[in-house]
Amino acid sequence: MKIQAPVNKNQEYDVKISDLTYQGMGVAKIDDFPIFIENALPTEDVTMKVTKVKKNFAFGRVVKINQKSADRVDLVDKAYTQTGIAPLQHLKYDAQLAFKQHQIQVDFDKMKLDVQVDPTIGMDRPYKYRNKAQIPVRLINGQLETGFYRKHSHDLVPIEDFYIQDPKIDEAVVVVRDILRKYKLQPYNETTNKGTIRNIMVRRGHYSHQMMIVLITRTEKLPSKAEIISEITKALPEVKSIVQNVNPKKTNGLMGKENKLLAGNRTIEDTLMGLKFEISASSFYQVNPVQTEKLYDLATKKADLSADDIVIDAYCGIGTISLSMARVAKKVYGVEIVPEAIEDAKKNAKINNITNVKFKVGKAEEQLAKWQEDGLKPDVVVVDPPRKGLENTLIDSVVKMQPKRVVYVSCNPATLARDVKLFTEQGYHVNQPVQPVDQFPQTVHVESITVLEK
Ligand SMILES: C[S@@+](CC[C@H](N)C(=O)[O-])C[C@H]1O[C@@H](n2cnc3c(N)ncnc32)[C@H](O)[C@@H]1O
Repeated sequence: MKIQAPVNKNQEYDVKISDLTYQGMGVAKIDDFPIFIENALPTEDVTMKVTKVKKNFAFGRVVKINQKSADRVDLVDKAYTQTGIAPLQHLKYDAQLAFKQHQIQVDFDKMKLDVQVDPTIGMDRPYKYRNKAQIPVRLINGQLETGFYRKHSHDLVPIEDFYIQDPKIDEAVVVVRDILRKYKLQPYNETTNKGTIRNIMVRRGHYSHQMMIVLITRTEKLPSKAEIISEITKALPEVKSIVQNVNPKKTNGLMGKENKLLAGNRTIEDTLMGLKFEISASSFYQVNPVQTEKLYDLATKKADLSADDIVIDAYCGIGTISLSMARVAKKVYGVEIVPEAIEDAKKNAKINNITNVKFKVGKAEEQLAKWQEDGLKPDVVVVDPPRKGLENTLIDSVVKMQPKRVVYVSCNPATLARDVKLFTEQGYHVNQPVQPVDQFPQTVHVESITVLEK
């Protein structure tokens, strides 16, 4: 029997918002039927228009706010609300921090884990923080444009001020855009998989001010290559590295496998926690340098290391956590799947004169099993996985090695709670509150540190 939803597409309804979802959408109910509404905040009365009706819920967007939340920030530039750049920017920053703390608590509660979550550590200036931009390039009204996708679509909204990025990066994107326009580069077309230039990636060292420009192209051939390189170098003196990344595939994935150095160095340098780091185009590097120092300082404190301790840093990237812990511990073993990142990590150990680290390329789940079979007995294991969290086999290997402590740095509370549950079923406990750190202000993402002990 077909369930009849109590709302119809394209019709307007007056509703009161009760809650915020994980993705930052306001929740309202009509006859117990949930509707998720963009840019709506708890306690607000709004007139909303239904945009999609599903079997058990619907989506809507705000047409008019009849009674505003005390936590609402009035937006000056409405372009942001059309895009997914900063989905929480209409919420006051204190309320964003509380929202993130609550999200993590909800995920632990769902797993029936008795875990306390502390208030989120925020930023003094929670804007213009990103040290990296990945900007799509598309053709709009016959002109090459850079900007951000409209929500739930791949239509580009042209934007010059990205609100949460380092302003020098915003400026560089406009400079590169104008050079690409001048040499009549063909923007990528997702429907036909034609055109040359897909994305512009820019990274800028927060302390070093060294900049890397990556031109992500569909084809190996980059028309007017020499002229483009020369103009970028002249216009942007901070640029120390220009790379071409070739991604010929019809895919949403950003970067292809092949990087070609066009000018300058393969890497740029930055400083974090008093250490120098070389970062290459394909390596992971946290996007919020100010908050990263707080996050890793805390992770090191919570690891509670002594000079005899052996540490494993699974998912080590370019060795940021490994090298900062190597200053305290006896030896650190790092593993990471991206070969360029391990190349950077080895170089980073050298330039910082750190010799008590060993880095391996590979899947963490496989390398930890090998280390366990080889009899490695770490005192502390640090895990900082991507959003999908840990493989069960990795958890099994860690448990077999019986470290006294596991420090879990997570960017996804749902997979964190799932994995913590598995550790607690095998004799580990969370004895101290989980600490969220806001790495991504104005967005719904949240980073946190959880300590598991025997
Ligand atoms: C959240 S990042 C953390 C990196 C590093 N700890 C840092 O903060 O710079 C996760 C890292 O895990 C790597 N990765 C993803 N899957 C992996 C796997 N199965 N085994 C090892 N590393 C993996 C990614 O390439 C990325 O560098």
